[in-house]
Amino acid sequence: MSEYKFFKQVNRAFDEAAKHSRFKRGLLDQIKICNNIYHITFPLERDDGTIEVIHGWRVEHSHHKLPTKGGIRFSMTVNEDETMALAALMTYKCAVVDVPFGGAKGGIKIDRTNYSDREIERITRRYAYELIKKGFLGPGTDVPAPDYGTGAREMGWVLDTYRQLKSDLNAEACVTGKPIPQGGVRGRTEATGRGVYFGIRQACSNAGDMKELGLEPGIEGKTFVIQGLGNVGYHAAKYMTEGGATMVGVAEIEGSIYDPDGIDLEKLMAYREETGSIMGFEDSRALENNTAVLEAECDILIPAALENQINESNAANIKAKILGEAANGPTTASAHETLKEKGVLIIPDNYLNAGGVTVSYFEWLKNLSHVRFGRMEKRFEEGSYRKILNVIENSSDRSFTEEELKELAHGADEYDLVDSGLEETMINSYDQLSELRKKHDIDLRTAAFLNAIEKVGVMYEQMGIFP
Ligand SMILES: NC(=O)c1ccc[n+]([C@@H]2O[C@H](COP(=O)([O-])OP(=O)(O)OC[C@H]3O[C@@H](n4cnc5c(N)ncnc54)[C@H](O)[C@@H]3O)[C@@H](O)[C@H]2O)c1
Repeated sequence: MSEYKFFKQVNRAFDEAAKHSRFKRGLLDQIKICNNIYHITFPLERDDGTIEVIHGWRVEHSHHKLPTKGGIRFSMTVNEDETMALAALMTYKCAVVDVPFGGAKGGIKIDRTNYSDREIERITRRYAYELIKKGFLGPGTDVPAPDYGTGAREMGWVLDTYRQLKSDLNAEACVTGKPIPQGGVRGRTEATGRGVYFGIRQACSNAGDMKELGLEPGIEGKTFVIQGLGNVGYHAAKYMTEGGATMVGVAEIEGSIYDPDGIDLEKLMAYREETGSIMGFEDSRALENNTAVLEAECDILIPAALENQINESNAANIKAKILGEAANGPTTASAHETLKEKGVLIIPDNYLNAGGVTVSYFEWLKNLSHVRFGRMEKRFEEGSYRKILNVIENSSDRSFTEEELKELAHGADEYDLVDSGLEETMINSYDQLSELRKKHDIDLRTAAFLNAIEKVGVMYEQMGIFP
């Protein structure tokens, strides 16, 4: 799929939005360009004693705000172009949801399923070491997070490597998406998928837009298809289902399945865990390959795997009325045009999957302020925490000490704060995009880019040029 040149596609959408902006060409060029690109190679000694060269990248797209922020991806798709595009999307995404970071992204070109846990740890730690050496990692410079193929475990290794090399009081803030005991925040794991749900729910609440699409307002009763049941896809599907939508199709690496009567998400996850595949699940129909389900009958299509999945080969056949871009860059520029002509409502990636970075921001703030989040102390005084404790006690078959209960109540409280912050952010940002869309008669993607260009451009105008 590399023929799509991902960074070029991002810049095409940028240029389309820039037509509506007041900024001059030079300043727009400065916003667009990647400020710092680092291609790292290092040797890995494999468990069997052989040596292999590993390729990794870290790209800081925009230094208009520091630190820069963006995930680390482990995938065979990783290359310089992909990392540049994803870093640029991070800049625009942060601006859209008013999170004060510049954009960055990192990646290592590996198929993680080919490596043991010990090898993955060695790769992660050496990569973190190389970033630290070159000034590409630190609480005030560049702060990574999980992305495709990585999770809390890898972020914990990044933090520990940083700690071994730096004596920094704020070390915990050098990476987000960490395990909770290492300074992570409750709600980060599910944040991107939960944000996807909040964003789609907000779009579906607009009665006028839904009427134009021939749909009823609200999530309830809608059908959806999801591509990728990883961190983002699983959580998006979970909250969509809890919100009253029905999952009718699923694609994973091994293939795709469809069932118009609905597919039970938790049962499917358990089935895949047991058999290693989604194929053959209950009464579902097996489709010919893992992209076929993208063209299946549904109201909402949610790609949550990798880029360029919706392209000229399938865009014209897509039947969904709403495309919720949970993955980064799932739609090529020409597919975007095709879908637009078909009247599909496209909720763009640089807004819809911003829940992860929004909650990462809460985690970073928590680490820098060295406090515990929550209103627990007040609740203890008021005694209202008792309600939470009762729920916990009633739903468990073991008893808890008072201290354990306080810790659990604190967790519920922190989650509550994070979740309400995420919900408010996704709603407010959607409303900003909706307004721009109406004002300029543009689609939501162009509105998201325009929104970001305005915010980043003002920063550059005010900063001036050094020296
Ligand atoms: N993790 C985050 O917080 C986060 C935040 C913002 C955006 N994203 C984006 O969301 C997307 C998914 O990331 P993730 O963190 O969920 O990754 P993940 O590694 O947890 O899950 C990805 C899933 O997609 C599946 N997959 C891969 N190729 C596929 C294909 N061709 N068809 C169907 N399924 C396929 C994989 O098997 C895996 O289950 C990426 O584009 C990522 O950049 C992630």
